[in-house]
Amino acid sequence: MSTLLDLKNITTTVNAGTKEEKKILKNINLQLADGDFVTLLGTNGAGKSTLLNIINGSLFPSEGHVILDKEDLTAWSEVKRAKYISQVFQDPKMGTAPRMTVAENLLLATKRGEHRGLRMRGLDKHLAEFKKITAKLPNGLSERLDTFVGNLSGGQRQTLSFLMATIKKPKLLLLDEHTAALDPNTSHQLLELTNQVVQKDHLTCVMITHQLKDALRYGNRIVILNNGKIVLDVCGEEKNKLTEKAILQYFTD
Ligand SMILES: Nc1ncnc2c1ncn2[C@@H]1O[C@H](COP(=O)(O)OP(=O)(O)OP(=O)(O)O)[C@@H](O)[C@H]1O
Repeated sequence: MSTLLDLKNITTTVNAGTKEEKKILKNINLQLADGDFVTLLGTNGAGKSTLLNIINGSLFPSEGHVILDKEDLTAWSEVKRAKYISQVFQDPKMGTAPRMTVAENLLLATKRGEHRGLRMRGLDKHLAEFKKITAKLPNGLSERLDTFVGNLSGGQRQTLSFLMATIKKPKLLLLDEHTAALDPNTSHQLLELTNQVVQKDHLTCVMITHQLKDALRYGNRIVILNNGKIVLDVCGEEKNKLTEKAILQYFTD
């Protein structure tokens, strides 16, 4: 497998030069192979979201490089990276436009990276496809294509965010506790859909979770961060042998 993402010597310092100066990520080196599905774990404040922010470009590293598909993205803006990198956040309100309908949101997602003026054209010819993909979960989203997104339930809205993030196959999919705000049943359904889509489209994915069971169940690789450093990185058989008890040993302060 070839390397898709290469994080080289990533260090992130916030409030540099002040009393509040803090190193959040400390010389992180991480390579993701094409098709890797990583579950990213760690205590509160370990630096997991910061690491995703460094990858998606909403935060620039103080030192180091972000290489995607052999291209150095370190100086690229978040908007420029969005052509290749999709993210779903914990808050169902993020990533969707509340005053547009479900179908319009999906149309926007299919036209990611295209000229703004052309993005709302051709809704009718996509409707059958939108009906089909929204029917993947039994939560009524497929019956609400004409509904304004602001009127959806949190579960429906988060399903939409996920479908939007993956409708145009991204090079890299980042999931920041994307099911944490959902009830257990809805969370399970969306995680199963996530797994299906990642496998079927051979996506490379990093999923932050606090649920050890989910980290063990999904993905081929587990990475644990502690205090800004990678303290465990295992894949394949080694990952399969891990237990919740073994993982908890890496959750020290
Ligand atoms: N812009 C910032 N300025 C100051 N401190 C920050 C900033 N961004 C993050 N931090 C701090 O860096 C640490 C890591 O934050 P981060 O959100 O990456 O952790 P996390 O592992 O995602 O935690 P959680 O599991 O609670 O979501 C925290 O102590 C946080 O308060």
